[in-house]
Amino acid sequence: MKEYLDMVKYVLDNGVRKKNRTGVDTISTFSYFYKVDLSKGYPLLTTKKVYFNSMLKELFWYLSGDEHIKELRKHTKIWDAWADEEGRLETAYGRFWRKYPVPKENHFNGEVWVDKDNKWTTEHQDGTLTFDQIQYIIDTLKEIKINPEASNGRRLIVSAWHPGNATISKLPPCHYTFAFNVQGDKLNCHLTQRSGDVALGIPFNLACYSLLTMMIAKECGYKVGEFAHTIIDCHIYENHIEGLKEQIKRTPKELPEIKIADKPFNELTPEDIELINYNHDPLIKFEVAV
Ligand SMILES: Nc1nc(=O)c2c([nH]1)NC[C@@H]1CN(c3ccc(C(=O)N[C@@H](CCC(=O)O)C(=O)O)cc3)CN21
Ligand SMILES: O=c1ccn([C@H]2C[C@H](O)[C@@H](COP(=O)(O)O)O2)c(=O)[nH]1
Repeated sequence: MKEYLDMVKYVLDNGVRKKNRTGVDTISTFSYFYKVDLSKGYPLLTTKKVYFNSMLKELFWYLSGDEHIKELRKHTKIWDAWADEEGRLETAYGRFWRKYPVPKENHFNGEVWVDKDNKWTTEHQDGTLTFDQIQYIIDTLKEIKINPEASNGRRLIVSAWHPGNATISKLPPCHYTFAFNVQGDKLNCHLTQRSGDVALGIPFNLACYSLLTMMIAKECGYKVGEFAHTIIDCHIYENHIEGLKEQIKRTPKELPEIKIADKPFNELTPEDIELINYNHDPLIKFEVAV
């Protein structure tokens, strides 16, 4: 994928050395943007082997809404370093995608808030009220297909950021908000990421949200459009520089395809997603900075 290799080259050429909490310095740039046309194939990098299956299980973990990795860690170790022995971790992507906390009382005068009777809220046994942002996106995309004047047509936002959680979490969400956008019969998605590890995180994030866009497009009756990605602190860890210099010498191969089983979105499982014709160069090993 040329767009990824261009990003690697840009950060290698322009990155400025910076310290961070991990103890492994990065070369870092501010606000990198690229987009890819999903109708040209599934953007899984071909210039190294990407563990599609780990990424797939990660996406279904997000969609499950689980705040722990008890199921995910049976399939991949990629999140183990941030969880305790019981599989609990403070990073709350899926938890907020599917169960964003809604205050039930003590609203300021004149504010509007959803209540337990709203279509996308759930009142849990302990009385907690939460909002399902993914179902909101799906239902709204279906609605604007029938009625393009529906009021939420340009309000298709999912947020994984809650300051009351993120500012004290051990690892607050990196990809913290995404937006869908319809142009004609095509569905586009824009992801904003506050911090992006070019060698390890970004290939997964790109593959994950591209697949999610394809799944939602199919569910809601759209063609796939573009995936766009803004990375605010876009960085390369110093121990990844050599591997990435090797990777940019490689020539991208034709992109693979994705086949999604004919099932309702909420019934899909990882087994319903098929990766076809994935031809790739050999794995490049990168160590993750914890
Ligand atoms: N420094 C850092 N970079 C990240 O990308 C990252 C974090 N921390 N912390 C939280 C999550 C965890 N993510 C990770 C963690 C590890 C791999 C990784 O080791 N990937 C290898 C092997 C994948 C596998 O074994 O399935 C790779 O080659 O992609 C990828 C993403 C993305 N995130
Ligand atoms: O999905 C992800 C999750 C994490 N990352 C990277 C970005 C950073 O290198 C680290 C997080 O460290 P912070 O100090 O919290 O920024 O993980 C990613 O690229 N993609």
